[in-house]
Amino acid sequence: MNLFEIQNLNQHYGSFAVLRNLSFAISQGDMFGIIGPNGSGKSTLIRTISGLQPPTSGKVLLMDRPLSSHTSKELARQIAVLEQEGTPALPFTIEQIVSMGRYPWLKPFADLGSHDKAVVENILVKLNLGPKRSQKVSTLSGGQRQLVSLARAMAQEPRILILDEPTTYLDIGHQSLVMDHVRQWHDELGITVIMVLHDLNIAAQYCNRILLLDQGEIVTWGKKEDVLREETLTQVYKTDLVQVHHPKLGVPQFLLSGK
Ligand SMILES: Nc1ncnc2c1ncn2[C@@H]1O[C@H](COP(=O)(O)OP(=O)(O)OP(=O)(O)O)[C@@H](O)[C@H]1O
Repeated sequence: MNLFEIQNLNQHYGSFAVLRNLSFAISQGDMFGIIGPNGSGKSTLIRTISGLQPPTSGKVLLMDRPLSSHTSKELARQIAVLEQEGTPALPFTIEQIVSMGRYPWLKPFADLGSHDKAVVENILVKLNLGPKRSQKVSTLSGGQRQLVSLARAMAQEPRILILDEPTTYLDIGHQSLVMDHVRQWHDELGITVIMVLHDLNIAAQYCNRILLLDQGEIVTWGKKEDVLREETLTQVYKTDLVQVHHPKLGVPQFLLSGK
């Protein structure tokens, strides 16, 4: 079943066409990657499909209904978005920030109930944030704040998790931690994950479908094996790449040719 259907989507900033005539679909349960060079429109695309930015023209359908016909509360219960900037350096504790993920499920001005507290606790423990729960977010590093943002997004218990560059500030250990948790949540809870990724090798390891954007247009989209090809990527990223086979996972991986 198509969860999202995007039809002839255009997005303009003034007279500048950032996204041009995009049509594609995201199925329920996809781990859907969006890749492309800097400035190709990836963040604009996910802002549009998460309802943060209405399209200039074209349609974004969520479960066969225009995105704009869903109430903001409905969207907040369905979709959690982790934007590129992550959590700003706020004077709240980690636990307070993660608890904010429960707001779409609470009555106005109500406190967290026992289920809400259990959800928050479970996530703090899973992401190894438990011992630091009382630390102010303003005292954390960029990478630690990114983990807190992910924890808050998961506390929302969304059906759809949208991530803009979730591994940007993370070392390889934390990259694996975050991506493995996202995959585990996907596998266990059946959530659909849509993520912008710069790292083609992470995209190959974690996504089933990928969309490749260049200058606001779709170059190709579909099964990862069909999209992640040496010739296509070398052309789009304007650098020579060498495609190899991951010896354990059997997925394509890409090395810089090192001229
Ligand atoms: N608010 C805005 N006003 C005007 N132009 C914008 C705005 N936001 C983005 N753009 C432009 O739209 C284009 C696409 O930006 P976007 O951030 O969507 O690309 P991206 O693929 O996510 O880039 P990156 O990989 O560098 O994060 C860029 O040329 C950018 O300068």
